[in-house]
Amino acid sequence: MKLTFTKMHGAGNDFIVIDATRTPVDLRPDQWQRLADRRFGIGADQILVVQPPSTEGCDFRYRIFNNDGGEVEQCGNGARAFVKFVTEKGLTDKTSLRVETMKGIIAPRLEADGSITVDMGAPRLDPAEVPFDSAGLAGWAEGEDTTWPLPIKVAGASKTVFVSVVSMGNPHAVQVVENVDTAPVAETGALIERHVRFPARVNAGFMQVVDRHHIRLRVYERGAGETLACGTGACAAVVAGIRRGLLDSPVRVSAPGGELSIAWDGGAQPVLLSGPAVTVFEGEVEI
Ligand SMILES: N[C@H](CCC[C@H](N)C(=O)O)C(=O)O
Repeated sequence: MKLTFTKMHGAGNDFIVIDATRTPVDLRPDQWQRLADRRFGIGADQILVVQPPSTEGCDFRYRIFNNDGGEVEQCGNGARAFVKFVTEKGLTDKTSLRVETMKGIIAPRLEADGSITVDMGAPRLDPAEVPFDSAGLAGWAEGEDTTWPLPIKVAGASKTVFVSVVSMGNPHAVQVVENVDTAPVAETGALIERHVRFPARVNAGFMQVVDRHHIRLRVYERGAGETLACGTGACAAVVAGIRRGLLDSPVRVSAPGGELSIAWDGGAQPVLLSGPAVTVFEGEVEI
């Protein structure tokens, strides 16, 4: 089967984007994984599949697959690439869209200056929604605030790691570190990703607070390893930082691949994510 695709990135988080609005594209997990493989395939952190909506009042649906072939709920950088893609392909003439993902509806907007802002919805802090198993955590009752640092023992790590647990539709465990450049992202990130308290695994964030309106962030992503930027990870880190009294909205997030901006007014207010989206090349591939 011949597949046309567009290669894109958002602050270095890279994507294969496929237009499935006219012809359905439904591959097996091993086929998605092959497409995303950096040697045997095109190479990408995630694959985004653009489909017609299945919910009244929505303009599109889009599916998200990590490069391990697994389908996931949300992708912040992907949402910006999605908007640029449907605009450039003439699939819409709207600048404000409502888009279904596996877990909720997001509202991306193409700004007059060409930048893209995405209403990522409100953060979810209830352990059951993450999902996060909080059983037996000393002094922390079920359903209490998961954004306060919770102790999780990662096998092999010499110390207990304290993470804030936030869902943006997809799960995040964020910790504060002195310096992201020296943080053990590869080693500890891999351990947290598969920690037993996260039955659906988790994205592991490492946040350095520069000042109350600026953080540096590295994310070891579930199903993809460390990426150059993680949009939902930036949202989760800012939510955790604001709730812990470390940050004030808006917050500039400096990721290894570029800059993102996050705004959140707290509570059930939506988290707004702004940042770049770039088209790199078009291609076609046999799968
Ligand atoms: N690895 C994530 C999905 C991609 C999120 C990230 N690329 C973003 O920009 O939000 C997960 O398994 O939940």
